[in-house]
Amino acid sequence: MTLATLDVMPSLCCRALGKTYPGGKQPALVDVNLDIAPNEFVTLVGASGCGKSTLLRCMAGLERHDQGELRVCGQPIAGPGPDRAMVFQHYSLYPWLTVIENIRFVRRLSAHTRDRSSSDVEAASGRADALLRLMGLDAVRDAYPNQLSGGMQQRVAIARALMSAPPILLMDEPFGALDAQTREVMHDLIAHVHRQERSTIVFVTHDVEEALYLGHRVVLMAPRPGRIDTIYPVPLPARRNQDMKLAPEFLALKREILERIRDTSGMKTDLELLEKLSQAAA
Ligand SMILES: Nc1ncnc2c1ncn2[C@@H]1O[C@H](COP(=O)(O)OP(=O)(O)OP(=O)(O)O)[C@@H](O)[C@H]1O
Repeated sequence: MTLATLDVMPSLCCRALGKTYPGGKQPALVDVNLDIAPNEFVTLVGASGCGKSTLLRCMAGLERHDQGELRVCGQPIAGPGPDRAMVFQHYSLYPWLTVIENIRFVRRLSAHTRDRSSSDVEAASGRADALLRLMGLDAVRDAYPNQLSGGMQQRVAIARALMSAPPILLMDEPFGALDAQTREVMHDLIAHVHRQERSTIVFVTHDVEEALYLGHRVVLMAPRPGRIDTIYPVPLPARRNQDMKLAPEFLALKREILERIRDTSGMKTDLELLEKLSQAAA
């Protein structure tokens, strides 16, 4: 999907985006061009070091790009903002606060920095309760983070990120630390959240199956220098179910993307070298 095919303003727009870290031998990002439509779910995959997290952090306003343009809803990104929330692999919950207190924490902070009426506070409280329900956390409302499994803790972190109803959710390997079964549940949960909240989601992962199951498009990045290699539209209905992972078109695309990651990462050469060495040793 390019800007030309979007009849609405993109949520996020990267034009010839580039970034080199101080002292970096290679740019972390070069010539990144990407438009992300409102309510789109885009996944970023690629070999280690191809710039996935850097791109996400630039979108979050946590890193400054040094070339090109990066806009959120048409406005240049100058830093973090209430229109974007970020979820990391490690849940970073406040251990001394309960689940509901963790979810409300952002609102409590902003209540100290802005004038708030009692109806604001009531609305925030209703939003926190709605998010508890959405994330299936009702039963653990008053529990502390150390009483919860990793999957539950990540649900709390996502609910907290959603508290201020950000139009854009940026997720950096959010399920990377979870076991396979919990990840599957989280996949269906985040797809449900995406439908309910109508958020735009950019999601970084190492897992191609996860990228295909969740994404409307999979953006494959390549390293040295970090860049976009290929953008794959996912040929599945918007509403997914686990059985689709076995569909021939899903498996064929998964294979194609894995192969391309091997090609672009240098991994293939390493594997060929290992094969030659073991043949020589035999
Ligand atoms: N804070 C930093 N300072 C200097 N170089 C950095 C910094 N963060 C990342 N880099 C470099 O920028 C490049 C891209 O890193 P980045 O973490 O964005 O890649 P990635 O695709 O997210 O990697 P991974 O999949 O391993 O998390 C790498 O070469 C990395 O070493």
